[in-house]
Order: sequence, then structure tokens, then C-alpha cells
Amino acid sequence: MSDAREIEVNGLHYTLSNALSLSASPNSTFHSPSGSYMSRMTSRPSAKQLKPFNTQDIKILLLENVNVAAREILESQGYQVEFHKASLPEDELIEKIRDVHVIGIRSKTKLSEKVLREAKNLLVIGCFCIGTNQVDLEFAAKHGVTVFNSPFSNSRSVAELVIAEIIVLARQLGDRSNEMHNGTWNKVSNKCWEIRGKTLGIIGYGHIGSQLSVLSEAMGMKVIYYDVVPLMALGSAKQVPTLKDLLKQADFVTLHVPELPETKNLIGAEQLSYMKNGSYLINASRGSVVDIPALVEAMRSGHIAGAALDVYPSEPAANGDYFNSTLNTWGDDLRSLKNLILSPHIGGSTEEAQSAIGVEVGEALVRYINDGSTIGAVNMPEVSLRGLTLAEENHVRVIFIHSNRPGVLRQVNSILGDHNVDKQMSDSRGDVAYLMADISDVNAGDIKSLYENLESLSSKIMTRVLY
Ligand SMILES: NC(=O)C1=CN([C@@H]2O[C@H](COP(=O)(O)OP(=O)(O)OC[C@H]3O[C@@H](n4cnc5c(N)ncnc54)[C@H](O)[C@@H]3O)[C@@H](O)[C@H]2O)C=CC1
Ligand SMILES: O=C(O)C(=O)COP(=O)(O)O
Repeated sequence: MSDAREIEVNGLHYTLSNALSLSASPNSTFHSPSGSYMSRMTSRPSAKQLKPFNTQDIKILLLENVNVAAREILESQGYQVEFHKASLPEDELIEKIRDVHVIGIRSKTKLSEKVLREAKNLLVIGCFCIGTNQVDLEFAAKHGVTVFNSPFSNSRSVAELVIAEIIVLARQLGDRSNEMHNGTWNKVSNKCWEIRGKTLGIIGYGHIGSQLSVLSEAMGMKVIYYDVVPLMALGSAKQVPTLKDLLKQADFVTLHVPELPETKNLIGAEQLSYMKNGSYLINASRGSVVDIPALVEAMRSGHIAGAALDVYPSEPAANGDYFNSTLNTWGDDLRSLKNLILSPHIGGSTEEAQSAIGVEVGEALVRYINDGSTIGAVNMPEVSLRGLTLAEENHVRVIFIHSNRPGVLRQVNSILGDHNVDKQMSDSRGDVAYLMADISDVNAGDIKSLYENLESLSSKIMTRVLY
């Protein structure tokens, strides 16, 4: 087209001629992944695929062996995807994050303020896991960077691991297996128990805790739980009013809380002392939740008969010979204990969980990049508009992320007001607001001025124009 011009937005070359040419003939590399739940929910035969910019330009960095399902979804959109098996050291991460529009991580990569400050082109973060404690969510939101996670796709895998650990601890199976590997036959029943009729105390009755509740009752356990909010008991489980009540009654205590300032060392020497003599502790939540030196003492004294740890205050960034005393000073103390199961943060590491997470977060990223939808975001208001249709030519979708303060909508509407505003939705979360508007009668030249006028508002955090 004769009026083809380029502007640069977040380091992306934005070809204005596409605004008109794309509505009739969507780019062949630009389609929703087939089988997508959301696309089945939202697409109509005449739905128009919005195009934010030249998709070849979208640079995505995937770390920590994010599942191949996600890579396929992102590559099928024409985005440039760089994949790494491990997490990156901070200096390398900073170097790489400067250049990318999207980053996909799991639980290891720390996206701190220091790292995010360098991420000048970043639009969106995908946490291909449940936990989002590794990301400075507030800093990201204040800089217009939306964060998605997968809230429950690995919950079942964690619950199943914990079921296995309860039985392995009750039967001292880890020790017996180690002995056999070393050539020792040691047939004992002393302090080996059935789990039937024993009490499981679940701390944190969310997605994982409640799933575990159902599974453990099916095996004949009694379930009590403690949570900071009142929650409906599943089956015959009972919520107890205090953590101390739970610790005093449970034979097995298992932790399923997020990493928060309030959950740091939630289980320390005092809490361990409330636990029943000969009881067991399981932690597959976050390493910061248990005071490990206190646990070592409680196990050495025999007060705690066994424990399973899947998570640690410091975890290696990659697989290999790294779980040594340089990483955690108490490493050797742990290794010397009997009936202690140590696993390398594998609670969510199953084929089923990883591929489901890959699809879920991969699709959320595509919807955000292409349509601006924040449904499922953990740090932004959730906003979405129905898609544009092919019949709606010369329409653009404007996304304006801004400081949540009085008067902004009036200013935005006076900028959009020269066009017909077909749909508009806005919502806020704390200090940040997210506005989406579909406007019609927009020609290629208008896009640049729309963009520039919105960018000039002092409330602006980020402007995107999709067309
Ligand atoms: N080991 C692994 O591979 C995995 C570990 N996780 C960890 O498990 C955690 C829990 O996961 P979900 O069950 O999906 O989370 P969730 O958000 O569904 O449930 C967490 C529950 O903990 C409760 N809670 C928060 N603070 C509490 C406190 N101080 N005391 C008692 N209860 C409190 C909340 O009210 C909520 O009901 C995640 O945040 C993540 O850190 C999650 C997946 C895999
Ligand atoms: O989902 C979570 O929060 C987990 O802890 C699992 O993390 P991972 O994907 O194994 O790094």
C-alpha cells in the first residue's frame, strides 16, 4: 500500500499499512492454536485475528525447560522463540531480558525489580507453574507488564506425590530401599505403620490441599486442615481454628501455602514442639516455609519420626551436582538423617502437568499479545472484549495501561472521541488501570496519532494498538 509507514513501539516495528490490509486477509502464520479451549469459547467463523505488529518481531525467551507444547503454540504464531533448559544467572538474564517482549519461566527464575528494570521491551511474563513469588508482581504491574500463571494444572501431581510420601514415611521405605542398594537386608516392623485411621493435618486448603484431602480420605485417613480463611470442607474433613490445634492433633502435617512474608518459617522450633511425638512433616510448598535447622534438631531428637522435603530456601538453577553444602549450609545435616525423603522440587514435574501448563500459559500469552485480553492475569485487572469480525474493517483495538487516578478516562475519551468507540472496558487493580477500546473509522495515518496522543498523557504506563 502506498501509505505504508513504520513506527516503533516497545522496540517493535509497527507497519501501518497492515491496519487496512489485514482485515480481509489474515496473515497465514497468524492463527489461534487448534484445540484451544478459549478459542473454541470465543471464536466465530468470521472472527478477525488482530495483529499487534509484525509477529516475526515478537521475541520470546523461554527458560527452565518450559514444555514443548508452549513452544509449538508460540512458534506457530510466528514469534521468535529462544529456549533454554535451565534458568540463567542474573547477569545473563539481565542481558537477555533487555531484548525480549515476552519471558516464560518456572519457579527458579527470579524476576526481581533489579532484573525487570532492565526489561525495557517486556510486555508480558508467563509463569509456567503455580507459584508467582519469584516475580515482583507489583513492580511489573506498575510498568505495564502483565503476569500469567497456571493456577491448578499441576495440583493433582503435587497431591499424588504427597500421598506417596505419606506411605513411604510411615513404612520407612526410603531407608529400607537405601539399605538394600547398599546390600543390607533389614526386615523391621518397629515404628512402621498403616496410614488407615491416622490423622493428616493440611496447612493451606487451596487447590492442592483440598485435592489431597479427597485422596487421603479415600485411603482411610482422617483429615483436618488449617487455613487463614474459612473454606468448605470436602468429604468428612474438618477445619481447625488454629495452627496449634492442627499441629497437636495430626500424625502427618503437610504444607500447601504460598511463599509470603507471613508464611516464612511458619514451621520453626516452637511449632515443631507442638507436633505429636513420632509424627511426620511434609513440605512441598516453598523452602522458606520450614526452618530447616529446627527440623534437623527435631528429627535428631526423635520427636519428628520422618520428613519429606521437595523444596528448599536455595535451589540450584540447573540439574547436576549442585545440592551441596555450598548451596545450603545444613545440606550435610539433612543427608545424615534417617527417614528423610529429599526430592529436587518435582511436585509438579509430570508429563501431564507440564504439557497442560504449556498449553494453558502459552495460550494466555498469545491472547494477551494478539488480543490484549488479561483474563487470568495475576497482577492486572481482568479485562477482555469480544473479538472483532472480518466485517469490521478499519477497526483498531486500543489498550491503554495507566495510573489509576481521576480524570484519565476523560482525557482518553477525548483522544478516542474523533472515532466511533464501538466497545470499551476498563478496570483497575490498586494503582494500575487497564482500558481496552475497539474503535472504528480509523485509517493508517490515524493510528500513529492515536498512539502518540495516548503516549503523551502523564498517566500513561503503556499504550498498545492492535489492528
Ligand atoms: N513442589 C512443587 O512442585 C509445587 C509447589 N507449589 C506450591 O504450593 C503452593 C500452594 O499451591 P495451591 O494449593 O495451588 O495454592 P492455593 O492458592 O490454591 O492455596 C493456598 C492456600 O493457602 C492458604 N494460606 C495462605 N497463607 C496461609 C497461612 N499463613 N496459613 C494457612 N493457610 C494459608 C490460602 O488461604 C489458600 O487457601 C503454591 O503457592 C506453590 O508455592 C505448587 C505447585 C507445585
Ligand atoms: O508450580 C509451582 O509453583 C511449582 O513449584 C512447580 O515449579 P516448577 O515448574 O517445577 O519449577
